[in-house]
Amino acid sequence: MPDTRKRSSIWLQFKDFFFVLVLSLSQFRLHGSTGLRSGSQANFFPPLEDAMLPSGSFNNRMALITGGGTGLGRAMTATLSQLGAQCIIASRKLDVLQRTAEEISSQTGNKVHAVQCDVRDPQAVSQCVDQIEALTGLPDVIINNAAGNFVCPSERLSPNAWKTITDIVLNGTAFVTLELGKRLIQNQKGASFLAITTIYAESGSGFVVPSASAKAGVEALYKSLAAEWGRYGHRFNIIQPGPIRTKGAFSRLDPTGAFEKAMIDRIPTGRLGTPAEIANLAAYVSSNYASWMSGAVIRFDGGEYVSLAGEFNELRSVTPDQWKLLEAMIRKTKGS
Ligand SMILES: CCCCC/C=C\C/C=C\C/C=C\C=C\C(=O)SCCNC(=O)CCNC(=O)[C@H](O)C(C)(C)COP(=O)(O)OP(=O)(O)OC[C@H]1O[C@@H](n2cnc3c(N)ncnc32)[C@H](O)[C@@H]1OP(=O)(O)O
Ligand SMILES: NC(=O)C1=CN([C@@H]2O[C@H](COP(=O)(O)OP(=O)(O)OC[C@H]3O[C@@H](n4cnc5c(N)ncnc54)[C@H](OP(=O)(O)O)[C@@H]3O)[C@@H](O)[C@H]2O)C=CC1
Repeated sequence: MPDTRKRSSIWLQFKDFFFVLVLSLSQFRLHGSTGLRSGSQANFFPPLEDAMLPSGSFNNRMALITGGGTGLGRAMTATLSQLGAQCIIASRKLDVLQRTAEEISSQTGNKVHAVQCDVRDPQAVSQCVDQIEALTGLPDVIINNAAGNFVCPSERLSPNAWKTITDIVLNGTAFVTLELGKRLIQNQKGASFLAITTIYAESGSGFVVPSASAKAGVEALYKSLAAEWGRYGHRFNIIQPGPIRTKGAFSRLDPTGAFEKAMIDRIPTGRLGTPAEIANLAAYVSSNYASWMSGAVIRFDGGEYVSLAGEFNELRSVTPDQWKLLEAMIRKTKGS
């Protein structure tokens, strides 16, 4: 490599390192000033990892989980399979799906099928549903979990970046839901539909604008269909997860790891969620124990949303001694 290129490549690596260092130090400063050591309250909220519903709750039921090969979708598949469901997992990477399917089947003894499908392509979705009908018949449970996302200042987004995320999240969910919905209606078969969105679907969020817009669209889609398709025996619900460590999410939303501590600090339960916890909730919502639940939007975030929203929540960092002073000052005030 010529000297000038070698030098500029070393400089680039140094700049990356420096950037991460500055981010880490700014986090250290941020947390050094808080009164209560962050995260200690997590001891009050230990995550339970076992399947919550009675065994056999999903016997003779078929469940489709999009994006079921990895992360949260994989955990939901494992729980449903453990509870007796025959699962179908669908996404783009067939090798990943097949590996997951084999691992879960061998643990639970219940068949997991892997079907390749890019949810952005309505024709591929239709062929995927043909394949599902041939394998298991139409599903009783549909979990729209597949998604794409990355952090990016909006002024840096290309039209194709916008289209890619909104196609996967909003159009993909719509294509899967409409294709299955129409066939279920034709066959007079009821079903539970669940969409996995996110807490910022409600608030919006900078730096993930295509995802926020598309997830908000998914919520409108599911609430609308809950009203319209109850007459066909279909329920529609939404889970908004807070942060749960998965490679897919964390590598694209916090690539340096610099924001994780700040994130945990603002969660009142003092920790991230776990895949098994959301899998239990998804199983409950999709089960007959929740047959009266439709149109629900369930926030599952350890309290992060309200923590971010409340104007005075930063006062958590005021120490008892500081409170004594503050209270004295406030009590001294007379009149307006
Ligand atoms: C305050 C700090 C907070 C820290 C947060 C930490 C943790 C998380 C907490 C909460 C999470 C909340 C919500 C999470 C929501 C999620 O959805 S997470 C799930 C994430 N999983 C995935 O994204 C998996 C699938 N993703 C992918 O396959 C790819 O990432 C992609 C979505 C890009 C799709 O792949 P592909 O179809 O191959 O697309 P391309 O690579 O061809 O790209 C298409 C266009 O997009 C542009 N692009 C790609 N990456 C970026 C980027 N990083 N920045 C800007 N633009 C990007 C690419 O250039 C293409 O556009 P052009 O053709 O070049 O114009
Ligand atoms: N982890 C977290 O903290 C949070 C996650 N969520 C949501 O949870 C869900 C799961 O995310 P998580 O498990 O973390 O991340 P993952 O990246 O592990 O999961 C995303 C899945 O979507 C699939 N997928 C992506 N694009 C397509 C496509 N075009 N067609 C079909 N499948 C596709 C991927 O499979 P493949 O690459 O094979 O196509 C992958 O299995 C998502 O809806 C996400 O928005 C919400 C809030 C917080």
